[in-house]
Amino acid sequence: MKKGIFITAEGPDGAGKTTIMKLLGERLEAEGYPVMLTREPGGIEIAEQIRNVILDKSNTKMDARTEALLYAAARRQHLVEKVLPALEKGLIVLCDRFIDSSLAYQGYARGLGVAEVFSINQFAIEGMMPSLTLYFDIESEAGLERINRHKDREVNRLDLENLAFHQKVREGYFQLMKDHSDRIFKIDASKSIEEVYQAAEKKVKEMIHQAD
Ligand SMILES: Nc1ncnc2c1ncn2[C@@H]1O[C@H](COP(=O)(O)OP(=O)(O)OP(=O)(O)O)[C@@H](O)[C@H]1O
Ligand SMILES: Cc1cn([C@H]2C[C@H](O)[C@@H](COP(=O)(O)O)O2)c(=O)[nH]c1=O
Repeated sequence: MKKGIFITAEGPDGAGKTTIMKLLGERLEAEGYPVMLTREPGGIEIAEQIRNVILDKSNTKMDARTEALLYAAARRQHLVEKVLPALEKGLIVLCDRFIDSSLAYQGYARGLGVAEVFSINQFAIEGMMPSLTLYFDIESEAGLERINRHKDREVNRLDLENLAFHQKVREGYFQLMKDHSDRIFKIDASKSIEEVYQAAEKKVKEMIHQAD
């Protein structure tokens, strides 16, 4: 049986990943593509419970390694319970964040080390990397401004980190793009939603037809 395609979205907070992945899910499905949209941390009950612990604003004592391990644990459960079965069924899995978030946020910005964080994640994912990663790039100030403009969105523990932390996250993604230029595709997320969407759709369709 033909296997599915694993595509992830990455980027700093407020880049617009969720908006664009949702649109991709809706529009590709309307065109008849077999898609499944999901997110990290979360996407299934156990991982959503872990998400609540990680992102709870009152958990100010959380150690950086504990944080990294919790993201990896949520990732493992989500992968085996939802992503792998969908890929087995031949679906195009669109996942809002995956391992690169841990590498950029915990490995680079928190200073745990990209190689160290990759290593604990390797235990969780057993080599299951995405075929394509869309990296939505935006200046940290602009991303945070978008989030703050929409007060109905949850403000989580990571959102409350200072600007310097968010700038380091972006630097981390730049490093990852250099090291994985074959997999990570950069999109200018400062443009309008429709322009960003068109760039993402073009790349995703190229990947789908390459896999045909
Ligand atoms: N291209 C865009 N131009 C202007 N506003 C945008 C654009 N894309 C998304 N937004 C708005 O910015 C806010 C953040 O978008 P979204 O939740 O999709 O970002 P995100 O990258 O998923 O953020 P996070 O990682 O913090 O959850 C939303 O209110 C959304 O409507
Ligand atoms: C998967 C993952 C996520 N994070 C951070 C990134 C965001 O600040 C939050 C998740 O919130 P979102 O609204 O769903 O984007 O968690 C992280 O630090 N490490 C990770 O592995």
